[in-house]
Amino acid sequence: MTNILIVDDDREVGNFLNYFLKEKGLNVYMAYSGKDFCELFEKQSYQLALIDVKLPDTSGLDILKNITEKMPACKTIVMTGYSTVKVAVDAIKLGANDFIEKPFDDLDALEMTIDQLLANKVTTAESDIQELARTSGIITGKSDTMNRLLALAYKIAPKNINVLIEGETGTGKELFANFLHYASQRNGQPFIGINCGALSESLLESELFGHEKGAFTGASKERRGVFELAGKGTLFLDEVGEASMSTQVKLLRVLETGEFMRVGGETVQKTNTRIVAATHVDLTEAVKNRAFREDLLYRLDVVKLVIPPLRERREDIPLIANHLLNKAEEKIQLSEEAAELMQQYDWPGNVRELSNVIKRTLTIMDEGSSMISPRHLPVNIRTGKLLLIEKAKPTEATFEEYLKKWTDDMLDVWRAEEKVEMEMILNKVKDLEREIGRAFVLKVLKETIGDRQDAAKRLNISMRKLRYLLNEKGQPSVK
Ligand SMILES: Nc1ncnc2c1ncn2[C@@H]1O[C@H](COP(=O)(O)OP(=O)(O)OP(=O)(O)O)[C@@H](O)[C@H]1O
Repeated sequence: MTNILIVDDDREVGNFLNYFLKEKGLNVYMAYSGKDFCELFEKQSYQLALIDVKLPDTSGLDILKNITEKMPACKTIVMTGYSTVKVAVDAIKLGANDFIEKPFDDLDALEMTIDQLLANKVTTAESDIQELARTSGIITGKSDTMNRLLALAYKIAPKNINVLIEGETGTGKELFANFLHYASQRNGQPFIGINCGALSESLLESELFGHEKGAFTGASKERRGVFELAGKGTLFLDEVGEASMSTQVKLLRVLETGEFMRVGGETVQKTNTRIVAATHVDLTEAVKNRAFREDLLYRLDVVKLVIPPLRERREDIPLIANHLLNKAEEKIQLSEEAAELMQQYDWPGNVRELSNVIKRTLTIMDEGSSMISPRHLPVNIRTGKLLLIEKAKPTEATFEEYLKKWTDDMLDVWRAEEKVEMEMILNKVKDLEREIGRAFVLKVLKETIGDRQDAAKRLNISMRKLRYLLNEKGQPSVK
């Protein structure tokens, strides 16, 4: 028998869920407070818990933590009102499987969520997320932060809430907005993006809300704005922090009432467009500096997705670079050394910069060459690595010091009167061999600006031997 636990102090909601779930043949248990929950939780195991975030004697999030820690197989759904949607996002981060908004206006969706969780369809969701990410153009591999972010975006996408995407320039904010659109029920409707920083105030307002004929000089015909064009789809407001104060007031009105008027118009129009806004600046700071309206930020930032810069997910760099390369020129590959240099670099312009570097590199490749090697990369990327080699490379003074210390130690052993351990002496000789090998490789790598193939050629050794001499496992700094 499937046991369901409902934790909600609102008896009407409780009764409704009780009836709804019993009709489905499920065993339902009701807790109206934290105290009730503790008693019921001790008694038996549950397959699903529906938890209200606001309870009279405890917080729904504490109950959630309790369940995820002590009964990890129990699926969890958090229930929120509009004012507590932000808490729901925290709940997802804490491990809740989903959240639903009260009042429940879409019972089919609620039933589907419950059925899927009870059928353990989590793996379907994972492959769905990967598929949607690919459709939206987002390439990601092992980066935990990105995968968690995609999972969170996937869960909030079908909900009727606005999302704010924060991230440095070129991190893929627009791709995430696309992902949210594709993952929502709005995916059959238009997705329209508009950059609030690229247009003058009057042009932006006319683009957003449309205008009537004769509204301003040059308005020879009436024109629909993106709110009308997007309809029930998604509107992506890029660089929303750049909108003027007057435009911010108009945006706030749409968000509060769902109403707007065309420029020069007198008829109020209704909209049901979902807003996904993006910014590369910290809007909380902008509010402090009075450059952005606090009430508008509150409306836009119901859920915030913060996309990490590329340097905080270096494991994704070769993957994205190879993807961009395949798209542009199928036959050319990235050498291991070039990929390593790219991973060391900080990419202030993020994926957009990476994409530009790939494009530029392809234009300077010699005809017939099929491999991007370090010498093809821009000097700033090569020198990023150089700094690391510089740090790892022993100077002549430290090398000399090492040799002297080694000789002194060996002479001490030679002169000592106690019995000699041959094993210890041979280990010291191995140490010397390793240090000398590594020092010479690093010296030559500096001359070849990090090009390992060239360094191996100059030293007349194989690449395998070069890696062995660098003792890479023990020397992460020169990887
Ligand atoms: N994870 C990714 N995988 C593949 N391509 C990506 C990824 N992230 C970003 N890109 C590419 O990088 C470029 C910049 O992405 P996008 O325009 O979405 O960034 P943005 O954060 O919106 O930039 P801006 O703040 O400058 O508007 C695009 O060409 C996009 O296709």
